[in-house]
Amino acid sequence: MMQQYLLQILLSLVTVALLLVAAFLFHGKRRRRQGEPPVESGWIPYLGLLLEYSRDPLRFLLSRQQKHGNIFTVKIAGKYITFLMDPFQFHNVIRQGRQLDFSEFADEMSSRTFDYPELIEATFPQLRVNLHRIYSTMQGKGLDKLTDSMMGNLQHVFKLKFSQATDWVTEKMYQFCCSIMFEASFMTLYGRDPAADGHKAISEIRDKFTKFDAKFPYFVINIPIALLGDTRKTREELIHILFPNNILNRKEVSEVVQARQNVLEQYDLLKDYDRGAHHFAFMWASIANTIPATFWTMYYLVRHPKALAAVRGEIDHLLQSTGQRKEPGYIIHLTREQLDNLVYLGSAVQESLRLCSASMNIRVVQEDFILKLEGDLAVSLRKGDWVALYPQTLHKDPEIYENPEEFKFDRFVENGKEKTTFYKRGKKLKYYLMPFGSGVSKCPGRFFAVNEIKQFLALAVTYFDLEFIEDKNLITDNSRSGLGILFPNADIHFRWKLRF
Ligand code: HEM
Repeated sequence: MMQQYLLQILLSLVTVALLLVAAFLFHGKRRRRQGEPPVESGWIPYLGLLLEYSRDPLRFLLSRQQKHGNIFTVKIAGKYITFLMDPFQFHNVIRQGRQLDFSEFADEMSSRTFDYPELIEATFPQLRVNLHRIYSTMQGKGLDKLTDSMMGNLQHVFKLKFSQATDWVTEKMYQFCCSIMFEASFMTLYGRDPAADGHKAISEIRDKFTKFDAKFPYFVINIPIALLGDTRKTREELIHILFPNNILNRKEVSEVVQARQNVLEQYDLLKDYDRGAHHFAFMWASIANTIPATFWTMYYLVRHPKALAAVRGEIDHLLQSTGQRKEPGYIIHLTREQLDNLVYLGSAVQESLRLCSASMNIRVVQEDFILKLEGDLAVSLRKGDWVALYPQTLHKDPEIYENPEEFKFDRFVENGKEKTTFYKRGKKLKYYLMPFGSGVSKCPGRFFAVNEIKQFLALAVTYFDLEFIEDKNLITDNSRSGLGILFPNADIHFRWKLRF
């Protein structure tokens, strides 16, 4: 009797559990409404198609495009994301301001990742706008100053490296790029601490930064920081380094960082910790993508001797024609215009960005509405969903770029100038290369970023003979897909020797 009673209770519990799972799954799947794109929710509650997507986002999206056409919605990590795959439709999303918002998504993710209070307008009136206004200091004359300062800092760091080298020196290439670019970029933006041994202090900051950055993708998919080991401690240490008082004590701080400091000072509700966290967010944006982008350009150039020779020839010619010498102790000066005119180097940078950038352009739908598209097409979008462009689908499209997996250093050169005309279906494309995002969310540091990478390479190929000492074909590690420049799946040994 007792056994029968227990069995009945057990059966009821199982039935309730099954009903709950069924309700959860049913609730987790949504029905397509009229006018909406085809939708796939996957079968795993909350995660949806996350696992399949993150294994290889490009392949995943292309397979969905084959199945559903150029517009479809998929559920990934709790979000319904509508992807637009036809580049001729991109501008409909990029120019659509009011109903497709960027700041909501970016502010939420950024404040959670870097630990500052959300930019709520009622609490911090005009803060977002004021911070954005400052970005103009990274263009025009401000860009000239940044570029000049970077050139000096790069040479300072390179010379520290080669002052004692008399023969071939073997290093790992990613580490090499990371240490030089981090130190020179950090000094350019945040100046120097007159009371510290700059090189040692910046190396310590770099190590903390690298540790934090390794966990960055977890923030994006909303993994609580408590589950990320000692990331909270590392983040706090980085934020403390950038406390307003610490920045105040530094010399030769850039205009853009000083202007941020001044804006943040105006908001009494921000604590020093919050201000440090805002500085940290900017510091991350200014360095995190530049390092892997520099690495990839160097990697491809050293892999392709013809490309290296063309780029070196172009730089040697410029140095010669401007009466500059290639010898230890000589300070090389390249103006912004001269950097712009290095077309082969510029093309090699663009080609590397094409191959290794996988930034996703995201907008959040503000209300149910119908997005009008080219050719009488239209699609209904739902409030709260995301709309995404995934430029890698452009960058790897064989119709736009012949043999898209191949590095062709002069792909972006035509008649001795930068090539800007690329076609699909016989029609000229407005968007063909998008490593820096689009429209309102376009990277404000893009001109400086390209200059920095060019400067690094101009100096590296001028100073050094470079060669790999292991035969390894690196590929991109996809764990950062959607977030910017992809890392290599491994580091690689190379060696360098002074050319003079
Ligand atoms: C190769 C290097 C770089 C790449 C590929 C890159 C890419 C991007 C992308 C794709 C975005 C938009 C993010 C989004 O849509 O969510 C962005 C934003 C941003 N980038 Fe860059 N970036 C680079 C270098 C830099 C540098 C050197 C700086 C500053 C010195 C910088 C400062 C910023 C800032 C402040 C934002 C946020 C803008 C906002 O407030 O909306 N970036 N970057």
